[in-house]
Amino acid sequence: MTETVLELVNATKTIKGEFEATRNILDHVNLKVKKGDFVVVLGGNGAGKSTLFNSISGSLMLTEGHVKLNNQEVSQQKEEERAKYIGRVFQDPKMGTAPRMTVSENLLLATLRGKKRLFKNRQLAQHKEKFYQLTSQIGNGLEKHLDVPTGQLSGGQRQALSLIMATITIPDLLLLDEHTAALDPKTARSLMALTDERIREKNLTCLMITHRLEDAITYGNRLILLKDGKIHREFSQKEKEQLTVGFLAEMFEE
Ligand SMILES: Nc1ncnc2c1ncn2[C@@H]1O[C@H](COP(=O)(O)OP(=O)(O)OP(=O)(O)O)[C@@H](O)[C@H]1O
Repeated sequence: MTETVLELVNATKTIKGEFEATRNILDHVNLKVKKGDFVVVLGGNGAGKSTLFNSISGSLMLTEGHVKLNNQEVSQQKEEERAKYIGRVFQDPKMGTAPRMTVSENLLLATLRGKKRLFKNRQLAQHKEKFYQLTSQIGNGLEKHLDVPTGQLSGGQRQALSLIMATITIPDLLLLDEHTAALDPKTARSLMALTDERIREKNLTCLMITHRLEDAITYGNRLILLKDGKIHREFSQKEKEQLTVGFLAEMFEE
């Protein structure tokens, strides 16, 4: 039986709204994600997508319910603890990398993630060849910039680097938080292709938020639509194969 990587049980986040009224921005969500699943998460603005990811990563604590990673209860664990199991790529190219550090230094930091080893310049030299090969596969010239601070890279190069960093040591769970949204259409397409390749090659378990309906149809083996903090609709791989952009767009209006 395929093992469960992530399980949400009645995951609920309640906030105090206007006039002390409470509101569930995540509302009794139940979700099981198995090893190798690639789940696309769709939803309109304010549907609860970021709240869902923040609850999984631990940057937001649930009011009620449970988060389990690899069958372990992690609801009370801080974000730093959960980061040992989770890789995340954000929408903003500035978020994933340290801007004053070079591409190689960032890659070394990512390689050492969760390990007790210290960053040493000697290690940089040891890893250079590996980093060159890794970045050469991306096809956006990143390999020529290994010694350049990441703040000087294009948004597309930074996002590709963030993706590589989030998956350089295999995370149990990869969270892609609209990671192509800030890029031009061509760069977004090539990053999405790289993402899919990396997920397949390493058999990663992944949740991906996107607003691009074509991507929601093309990629992943499951699709969930969030609305008002709840899972409004869910589609299996078979059901997904029948979906059209027009149908998905109409679902947003429901
Ligand atoms: N810390 C908070 N305090 C109060 N309200 C919040 C908080 N975080 C989110 N919300 C509200 O909860 C709802 C869900 O927000 P969330 O950011 O999860 O939506 P989203 O689906 O990610 O939207 P978008 O596509 O716009 O990023 C929104 O109405 C938002 O205003």
